[in-house]
Parts: sequence; C-alpha cells; structure tokens
Amino acid sequence: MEIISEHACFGGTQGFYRHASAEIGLPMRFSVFQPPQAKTGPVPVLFFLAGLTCTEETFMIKAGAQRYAAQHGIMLVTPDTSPRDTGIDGVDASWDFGNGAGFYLDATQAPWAQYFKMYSYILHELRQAVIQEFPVQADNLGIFGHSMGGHGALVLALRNPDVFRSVSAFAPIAAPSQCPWGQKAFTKYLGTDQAGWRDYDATQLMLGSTQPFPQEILIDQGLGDKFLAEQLLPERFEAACAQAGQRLRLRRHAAYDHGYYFISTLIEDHLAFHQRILAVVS
Ligand SMILES: N[C@@H](CCC(=O)N[C@@H](CS)C(=O)NCC(=O)O)C(=O)O
Repeated sequence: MEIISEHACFGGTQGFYRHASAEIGLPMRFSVFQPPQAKTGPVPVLFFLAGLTCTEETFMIKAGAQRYAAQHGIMLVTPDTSPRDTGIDGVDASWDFGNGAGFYLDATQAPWAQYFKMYSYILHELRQAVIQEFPVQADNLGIFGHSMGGHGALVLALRNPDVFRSVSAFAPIAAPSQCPWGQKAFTKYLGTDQAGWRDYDATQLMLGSTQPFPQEILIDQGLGDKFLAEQLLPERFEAACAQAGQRLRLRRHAAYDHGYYFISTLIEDHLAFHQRILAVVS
C-alpha cells in the first residue's frame, strides 16, 4: 500500500492511499480517517460509498464526518467510485456511466467486465486491505453511502448481513432497475437480461428476501432534490420494506437538495446511528 498523503485531523489521521488491485487489475485509490482511538486499540470501521462523479476524496473533504468519527472512535473508509485509466473506448463519454460511475457492481459485459468489479473489490479486497493495514475490529463493520453509493451500500449490506452490521444512506438510487441512471448502467454493465439486475437492486433484493436485515435501515432524503422523482424512488424501497417486514427509518426533509450541504447537515445523525449498532459487540 502506497501512502499518497497523510494529515493530522481531529486528533487522528486523514490519509489517502493507493494499492494494486487484483480484482480490478489496476491500481485503486482510497481514503481512510483513523480516529484518535485507533492509536490505542482496534476500532469499528464504517465504509462510505460516494455518488456519481465523485472520487475517494469527495466525502472526506465535503461531509465533515471526521469530527463525529473522532468522537465515536469509528474509522472511515471511502473507495474511489470506479476503476481509472482503463483505456476503454467511451469510458469518459458521460458523467453517469464509466469513469466515476462504477455502480458498485461486477460487470459481466465486454468491454466493462475486464475492470469494472467494484462489488468484489470492496467486499473482498478493500475490506481485507483495511483489516491488514489498519487497527480495526475486523468483524465490526458498517456501510453507508450517497446516491449511487447509497445504492451500493444497501446492496452490499442486504447481500452480506454477516459482513456489514449496520447500513444507512443519503438519497440512494433505491430502485435502479426502474430509473434512467440504473437502466443505462445495468444495460451496459450487466446486459439486457433483467434477471441479472436483481442482485444489484435494493428494492428487488428486499422484495425477494427471506429474512430482513437484522438492524433498522436509516435513509435520509431531501425533498428539494431534483433527482428524487425520476432517479431515486425511495418510496419503492419503502413499500418493499413494508412488504418484507424490514425496519426502515426513511426521513424526508423539506428543501434539501442532492448535494453535500444535505449530507453535512445530517452526517452527525448517521455517525450516531452506526455507533449505536457498532458499539454493541456481538
Ligand atoms: N453532474 C450532475 C450532478 C452529479 C451529482 O449530483 N453527483 C452527486 C452524486 S450523484 C455528487 O455528490 N456530486 C459531487 C459533489 O456534489 O461534490 C449534474 O450536472 O446534474
């Protein structure tokens, strides 16, 4: 693991790193905030997955999460949002697909399948790298995210409740098979057969689940979010949770838009939400 930079921050360390990824087949960058408590013993880890057009830096710069992670003694880890420098034709053609838009899935379609393996990268390789390189409680992990990353967090947690003990999201793409962002990405990454989309759709996963996620799920959504009605569809996930008997706290906030001013307003709540679950060691 190569250190790109490290900075003292709220008594802990904000770091940016690069490592060779076998899953992706290229170097990947990620960021870690180590709270001060990590100097004296292993701490829980909270993964944050960012949205379209973001990098491993965006959340760490804009959300203001470190203050609360330092109070609670939680490590924060944010991957990049896609492989970089793949050289694939058209990878940079649009902001909602390709670079900065990996959708936290394992692509099956050429030419994307060669590199776009963000699901396996996060679940296996990044998780192992963090466990190996930082003082963490390996069995005490939570995950959250924003927009495309809210979709990724819900999918990773619902499919791996033995790995992620807590999950929350800001303005997630909650039913990607039913919205233009998701349909565009899934068609290109996963193909036209929608049977292959189900495993990457939180609403479909919830409808098909045999048992609920063990903990309540927290979702915050701004009502001034221009993507709400067409792209995010939290009401579909809400209905699926009601049908599946899943505890969900979906809070709707007047006026807030899709950006990081919304996230920074509610980040304290999300850190406290994860802390309440992660503090109870199973
Ligand atoms: N580029 C898009 C917006 C993309 C966007 O809102 N991205 C969200 C995630 S889905 C984000 O977090 N952007 C980075 C930022 O706000 O700093 C547009 O022009 O409407």
